[in-house]
Amino acid sequence: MVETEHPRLLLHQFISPDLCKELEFIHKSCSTTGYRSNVFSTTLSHLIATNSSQLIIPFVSIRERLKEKVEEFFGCEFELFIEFTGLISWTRGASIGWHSDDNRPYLKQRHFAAVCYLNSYGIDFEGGVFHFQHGKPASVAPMTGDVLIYTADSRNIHSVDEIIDGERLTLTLWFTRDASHDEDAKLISFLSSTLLDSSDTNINHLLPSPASNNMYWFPPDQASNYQSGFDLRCARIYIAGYDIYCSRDKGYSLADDLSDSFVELLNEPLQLAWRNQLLKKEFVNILHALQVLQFYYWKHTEWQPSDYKANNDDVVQMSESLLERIQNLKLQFVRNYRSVEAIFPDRTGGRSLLEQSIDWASFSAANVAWEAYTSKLHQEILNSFPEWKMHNSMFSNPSTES
Ligand SMILES: O=C(O)CCC(=O)C(=O)O
Ligand SMILES: [Fe+2]
Repeated sequence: MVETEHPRLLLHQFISPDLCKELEFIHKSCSTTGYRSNVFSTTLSHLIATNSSQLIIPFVSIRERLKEKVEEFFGCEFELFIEFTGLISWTRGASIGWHSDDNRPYLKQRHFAAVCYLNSYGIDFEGGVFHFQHGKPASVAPMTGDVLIYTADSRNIHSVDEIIDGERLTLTLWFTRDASHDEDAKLISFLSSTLLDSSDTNINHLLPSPASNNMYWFPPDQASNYQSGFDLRCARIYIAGYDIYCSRDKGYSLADDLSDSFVELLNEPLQLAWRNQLLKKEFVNILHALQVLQFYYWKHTEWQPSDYKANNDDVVQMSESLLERIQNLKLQFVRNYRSVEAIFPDRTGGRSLLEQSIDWASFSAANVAWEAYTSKLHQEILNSFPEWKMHNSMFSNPSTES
């Protein structure tokens, strides 16, 4: 029976470790700077807006399972709509004081919350413990795969401790009884306009296209000039130990103060480098490079280096002047590298990825596998979409999975 004073439910290991990793891959390759400081987010409409609609597929069945669970627990079967779905990560310095989730006039439609923990307290981050002001459990230390469900009203006032270190990642959903706030209807209408001419599953049509540069600039810059802070996408590449080479870079220097035009380079073809090695493969833009790199990190344990013959043709050695260009570009994309290290500290205990040798052969294998993954999901969304549209609802349909 539901405890009526503080109706809430903590489910252990509701989400498989594999799905947690897949959602982490999506967030680390698609997130934007968030609505609050030191918070990053990935919404489903953002995935559609950046030509990555296929990445909605991994969310479909977990959204369904969560909605069923919430309806069953609160006894409101077939009454709820999902109001919001998003991946949200908090980094050092982020926290939230006592609040209920419906505590603003524009949030009154939120009736229930489900917060899914995609990584773990004490392993992936420090701090970030969740507390309820009254009732039990009083505190929840996030653990991978666990889900916390509660009413969005004042019976469940809660807070989250400041993040001390690392990146705390959740899949967060809110549910509503109000059909006018149905997220599915909005997403389906957005998808109708973007999926129309995408029956072509050629990978060239499925490459990500970035949103406006300021959505990736951290901290979001009020004056929208790029004098301080860093580009989130570049930061995630640099902390993994890679460098970025923009072949369209005309070689301006910092003193030219063309910062805005430098970030424009991120929307043009570019290459990845590691120490003095430049990978020949050209990515169409920074998001494309980031998606493949994060895919490599998600899957790299599945590939044995010996499975692939190292191919020297993939890589060129760089000259001193090229290395200097790369360093100058880094100063444009990351105005102060210490601010990156403050937000994304090295949690490998000093065994930084930089110290390891690079295996371009498995990186190239990752690129091939990323293309196959992308095409497969795209086919799945094309197969599902007619039924989603008919029912104005997104649901998994085993018969349409390829
Ligand atoms: O991430 C959590 O544990 C809860 C976050 C929260 O309270 C909120 O986003 O309203
Ligand atoms: Fe909350």
